Amino acid sequence: MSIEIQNVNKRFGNFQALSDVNLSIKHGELVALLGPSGSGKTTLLRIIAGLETPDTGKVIFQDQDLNSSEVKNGEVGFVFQHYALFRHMSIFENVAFGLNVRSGKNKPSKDEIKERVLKLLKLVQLENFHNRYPNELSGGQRQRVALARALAIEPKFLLLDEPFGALDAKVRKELRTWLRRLHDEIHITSVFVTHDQEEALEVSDSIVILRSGKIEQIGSPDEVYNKPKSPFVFHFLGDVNLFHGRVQEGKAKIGDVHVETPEHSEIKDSEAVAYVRPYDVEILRNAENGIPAEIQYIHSTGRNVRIELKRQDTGTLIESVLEQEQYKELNLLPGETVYLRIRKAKVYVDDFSI
Ligand SMILES: Nc1ncnc2c1ncn2[C@@H]1O[C@H](COP(=O)(O)OP(=O)(O)OP(=O)(O)O)[C@@H](O)[C@H]1O
Repeated sequence: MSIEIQNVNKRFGNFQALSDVNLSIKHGELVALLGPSGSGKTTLLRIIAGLETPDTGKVIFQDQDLNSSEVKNGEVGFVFQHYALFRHMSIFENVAFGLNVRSGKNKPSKDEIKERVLKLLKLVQLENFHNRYPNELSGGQRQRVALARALAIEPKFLLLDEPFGALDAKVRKELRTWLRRLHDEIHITSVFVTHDQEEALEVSDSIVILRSGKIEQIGSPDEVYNKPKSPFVFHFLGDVNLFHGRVQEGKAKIGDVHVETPEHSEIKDSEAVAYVRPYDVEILRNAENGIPAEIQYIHSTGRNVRIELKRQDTGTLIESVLEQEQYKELNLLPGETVYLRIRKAKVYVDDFSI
């Protein structure tokens, strides 16, 4: 099922929670709604679900308006942050719930229900747990049951609100990979809310970045990460250093450091800010065309080493990430003066506020 969101606006009292949201979700796509707290992600998800009505605009499913009563008929599978399984029901009964409560000819036979539930439990790799109760499972396993339960009603689309939010980092990571694989297998149109950039980048086909109720950018993980449309997106998708300077005819000049910015070749001379990821800040021992900086702290984070530096010209703090090998070669120590170069930057000329 494809979902078309057209000119959706939503206010709560005086507060504009969503402004003119337009979004097309293709059939079978896995879409992440990503944004800081309060940016409107859950409101948008609830509008898609029919749990909230937009003030203006509409949501069209496969060319037909879907109202909330149709949602109740089981078009949508939900998974929330807290798995909310029924504690007094076994895992089997939990997954079967949505089918057991059906009535008349909509209710599958006992054997059909059994077959479908066991198939789903196999899909979420919990086939041997059907007799257990929720309190006998780990958080990650419970969340997988919640997903199986949502899928049991064969929804046309799946909505997930921070599905892994309540879990610890390691389990979150495992479930992410697992959700991606599951989606590749069943290809159900899915929308999930997250404020975790890594989760969105790793799992989804397409990311919608929301900021104060407006869509800031829509694109594949690769597009939003490598071609962020605004400083906000750049900042939101990872650690970043800001270097203030000027752009002159396709070159950003930051002190003695020059970075090519062909996209700004028509600009004669303007103030600009270069956004640079920590692993694109190069550290050199020699001074030639580098920005002098003093090493403040060195933290090893396993595979990488994070170096905090202070620019000597402006006093700004800069973060660089090196691979262990590079770090060993450079033989760096806190208190030393080194020189910074920018390997790659995204340069913004006009609106560089975040
Ligand atoms: N029922 C409501 N009544 C009043 N204000 C609301 C209501 N629901 C949401 N809001 C407000 O709308 C804004 C957007 O809320 P929403 O839950 O969509 O944000 P979010 O991006 O999902 O945030 P979070 O990541 O914190 O869950 C928030 O400022 C919130 O306080």
